[in-house]
Amino acid sequence: IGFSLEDEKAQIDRFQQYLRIQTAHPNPDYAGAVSFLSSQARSIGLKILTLEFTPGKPLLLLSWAGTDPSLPSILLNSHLDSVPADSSHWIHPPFSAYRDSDGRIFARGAQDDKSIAIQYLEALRNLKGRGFSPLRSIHVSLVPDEEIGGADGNEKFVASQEFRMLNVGFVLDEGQASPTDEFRVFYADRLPWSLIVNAVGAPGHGSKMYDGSAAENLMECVEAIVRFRDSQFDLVKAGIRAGSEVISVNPVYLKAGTPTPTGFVMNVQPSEAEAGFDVRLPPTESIDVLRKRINEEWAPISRNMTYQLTQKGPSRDVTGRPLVTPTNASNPWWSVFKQAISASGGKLGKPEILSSTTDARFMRQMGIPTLGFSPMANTPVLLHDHNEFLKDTVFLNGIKVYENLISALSSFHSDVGV
Ligand code: MET
Ligand SMILES: [Zn+2]
Ligand SMILES: [Zn+2]
Repeated sequence: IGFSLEDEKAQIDRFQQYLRIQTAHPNPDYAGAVSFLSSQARSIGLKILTLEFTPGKPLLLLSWAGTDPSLPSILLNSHLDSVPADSSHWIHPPFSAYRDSDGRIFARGAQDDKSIAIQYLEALRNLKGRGFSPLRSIHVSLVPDEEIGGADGNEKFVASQEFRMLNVGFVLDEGQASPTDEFRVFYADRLPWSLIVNAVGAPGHGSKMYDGSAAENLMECVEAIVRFRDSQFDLVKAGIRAGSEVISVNPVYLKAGTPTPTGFVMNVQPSEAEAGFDVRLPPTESIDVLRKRINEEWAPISRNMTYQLTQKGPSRDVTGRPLVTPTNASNPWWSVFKQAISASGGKLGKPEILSSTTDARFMRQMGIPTLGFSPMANTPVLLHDHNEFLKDTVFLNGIKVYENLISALSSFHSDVGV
């Protein structure tokens, strides 16, 4: 069933309204987002529950009861928050949701991931309007703080009694855009760690040559990390591994020296220096390999170096297995998913590991099969980038894709007890 032009205009309009809410860190307007989405849910006829595991950080849970609520349910997840956007680098203001003559809608969150929230809701609206009746209950979770690690958001949600009561059998969460005409689907995320290295050393006159300054120690660390980074990146460049199948260690800040009102003191060698690195690990890789390297090579105690290596979130599920959702016959949801994509006329690429990290890892931690998927084919990958946009036609097609997915998943009769 096609949309009328009226319908399409209204759907795009609601997407733009949501995009105009200032959801960027460090002060996302959660109240505004929850209020807008609640009013949408009310107009669709979904049950609305607002949970607040952390004060000021609401989580919106929308539900449509199935005809057999004893069956495991379907959960559609999207995060409310966005990363910041520096408007000086944007051709249209990042919270304007400006639609240009090519139909491109520019906004922070257009791809990551405010599009899927509205697509879920519009798909549910259309299914309701058509008299569809789900066998399994369908839930939509709109969660805070994904972009800062999810500790006060999805991590608390999956640990809650409210979550357990949902009896979730399968989850869809965000994925990434695809530059080709094949949709991308993700069965795992890389695991996020952060590494902070601290170097100390004797201070000295800026002109003095001596061994063991803090900056020298830190530079040696950085050089060793660059070599490791190159070894990983070479595997990608040679086509041996996908970018998400290697360990990435990328510098995100460097800190040393004595600031002055106009710059830095230029003739004193500092006695302390620090560097921060974003580390991402494929889900089956162990951090121990890296820890050994840091101890021996990157930040050896023999050079008075110290470090903090911290993880955001889990690395294993409740049974001790890696956070990976099977994409084979052992996972009956996988074939339902695949068939629904082809029924909607879409092509699907080979399942991938997501190079970044999402809240999906918390659902996988609970042992729930979870796929990362955002229906954005023929679209450049612009998450966290300047001038993030989504084309109106791609957005509208995504609604159709979710109608197929949601109706297939929620109607799934299983004989294997899932
Ligand atoms: C560090 S947890 C994940 C935050 C964000 N989604 C990212 O991939 O960077
Ligand atoms: Zn995201
Ligand atoms: Zn993001």
